[in-house]
Amino acid sequence: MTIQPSDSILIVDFGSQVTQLIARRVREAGVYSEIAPYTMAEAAFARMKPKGIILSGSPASVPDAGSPRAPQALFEAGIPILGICYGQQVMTEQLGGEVRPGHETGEGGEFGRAFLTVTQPCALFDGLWEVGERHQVWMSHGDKVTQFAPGFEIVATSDGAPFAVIADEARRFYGIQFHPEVVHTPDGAKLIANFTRHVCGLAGDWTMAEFRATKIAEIREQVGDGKVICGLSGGVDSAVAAVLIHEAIGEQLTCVFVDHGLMRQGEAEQVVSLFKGSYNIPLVHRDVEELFLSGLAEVTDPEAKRKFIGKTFIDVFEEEAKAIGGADFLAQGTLYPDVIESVSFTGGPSVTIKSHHNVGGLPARMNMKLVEPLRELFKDEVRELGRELGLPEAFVGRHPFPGPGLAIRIPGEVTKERCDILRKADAIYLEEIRNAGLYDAIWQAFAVLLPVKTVGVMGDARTYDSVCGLRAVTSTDGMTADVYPFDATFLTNVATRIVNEVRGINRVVYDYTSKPPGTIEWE
Ligand SMILES: Nc1ncnc2c1ncn2[C@@H]1O[C@H](COP(=O)(O)OP(=O)(O)OP(=O)(O)O)[C@@H](O)[C@H]1O
Ligand SMILES: O=c1[nH]c(=O)c2[nH+]cn([C@@H]3O[C@H](COP(=O)(O)O)[C@@H](O)[C@H]3O)c2[nH]1
Ligand SMILES: NC(=O)CC[C@H](N)C(=O)O
Ligand SMILES: [Mg+2]
Repeated sequence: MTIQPSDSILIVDFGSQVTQLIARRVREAGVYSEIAPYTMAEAAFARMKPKGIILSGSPASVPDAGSPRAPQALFEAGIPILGICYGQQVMTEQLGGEVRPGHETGEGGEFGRAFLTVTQPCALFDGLWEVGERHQVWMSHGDKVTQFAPGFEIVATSDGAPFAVIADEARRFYGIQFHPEVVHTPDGAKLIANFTRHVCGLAGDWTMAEFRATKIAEIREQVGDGKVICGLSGGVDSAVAAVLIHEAIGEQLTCVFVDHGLMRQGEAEQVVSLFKGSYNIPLVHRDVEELFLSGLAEVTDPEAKRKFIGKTFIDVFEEEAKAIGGADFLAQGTLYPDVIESVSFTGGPSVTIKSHHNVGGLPARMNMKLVEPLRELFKDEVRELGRELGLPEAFVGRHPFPGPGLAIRIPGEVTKERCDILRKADAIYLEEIRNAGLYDAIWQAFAVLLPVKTVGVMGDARTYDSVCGLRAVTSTDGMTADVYPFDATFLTNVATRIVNEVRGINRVVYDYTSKPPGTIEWE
């Protein structure tokens, strides 16, 4: 049995891309929550005895035959329920109301920013929204509720959704058509906090310290007296995972740093000395540059690179497991964004954007079982947990660096020579960022080496060399990102230094694409 606080919220997942954001908002309100796919919600309910339930959105459509339903027992448990988007629609249908598909009403849907007007007081709006006020929310639906279920009334309405918020205060059931969990609903986090605190009566005193205690208990239960190999990259996620697991199982843990020749300048030495200097956890440093670079020769497709790297990481971990007399578990610092971009959380219909090496890039055949204590968290929450665990700021504040390293920053063929060129340019860029005092204001910054040659003139001679792209973004969780707006003098200075100091690059460009529509990495 896993331990968990008795004061909890059960989130029933119908396959929305943003279900994890609901969990995150609940955590931000100081309340413990767990997500269960709708197929397993009844069992989770019996185990957790939650004080409230949230029903997520979904790509499915309630009027479609075979679309998911919540276990009917949840509506008879006498505890508050908040249905979001599909959650509102499915609750309405299951309690006797009506939902019609967009194509039937002929009105189309609402996608993006919308405004609603508050028409009645509601416990969700306490201390936040008054009757008659208009508020911005974020919508994403084609279907709509056309007749609410007995006991409900409308408490807020929008042009496209007359039933934007419906409430049955007697049963404490609430249905909202918009998405309070996304940042584009400015008051969304407060609405969710009103649900957990005012409606469900939870104190909001759950903390990262409790998350730490819960995960330690779970790791002990999962691992028993088995041995664990932990992939340690020097990044914040694996450093936090390693320290947490070490706290749980001590000497049963061995960390392995895979030096694949795709690291940044000086990084391998730094990671090893910083980790060994801070922790008394066994760390194996494997130099496998040749293995990775020879395998990557002539591989140019981004997904093929990622799959090869994912598989080769596992080969190395398995060799190390043998070297310590066998290990049953592989620990990784996998976070939620790695999971959602690679595969669907519930095995449902969300799409693969790119195969993160540690999730979608894993080989089908794996001898070790995964231990991934950070799998539900977002990066900024991992940093908070790192601080809770007392990790040095040098780990906690580091920019993320992808496991496949420079291989996905060199579109086209990856060679040692091209890695060396990129390492030099990247080091100059980061040095200038640090000197300008901008490192902490930027979420991630790096150089890419393009498979494009252009003509230049240097010292009156013609050059014909590669183009270097510079990228810098701000973000809170890596799911969305904005371009960092450097001033032109800064960029000009970096470009001049790179062209002057790095042989093989004669032109520098800056990437002005946000995410979406771009992604942070180029591959
Ligand atoms: N060079 C490496 N050696 C060993 N394990 C690695 C290496 N690179 C990545 N991993 C494993 O893959 C996981 C995912 O990599 P990812 O880059 O997302 O996380 P991270 O490196 O720990 O943190 P950050 O996101 O800050 O870079 C890591 O947590 C780690 O377990
Ligand atoms: O460990 C990792 N393995 C991967 O395969 C991988 N791909 C992208 N990233 C990192 O994830 C964040 C989001 O990146 P994208 O916008 O490029 O998907 C950014 O921080 C990326 O650096 C990875 N990290
Ligand atoms: N975001 C959602 O939950 C959408 C629900 C449903 N698919 C609709 O279009 O209305
Ligand atoms: Mg990393």
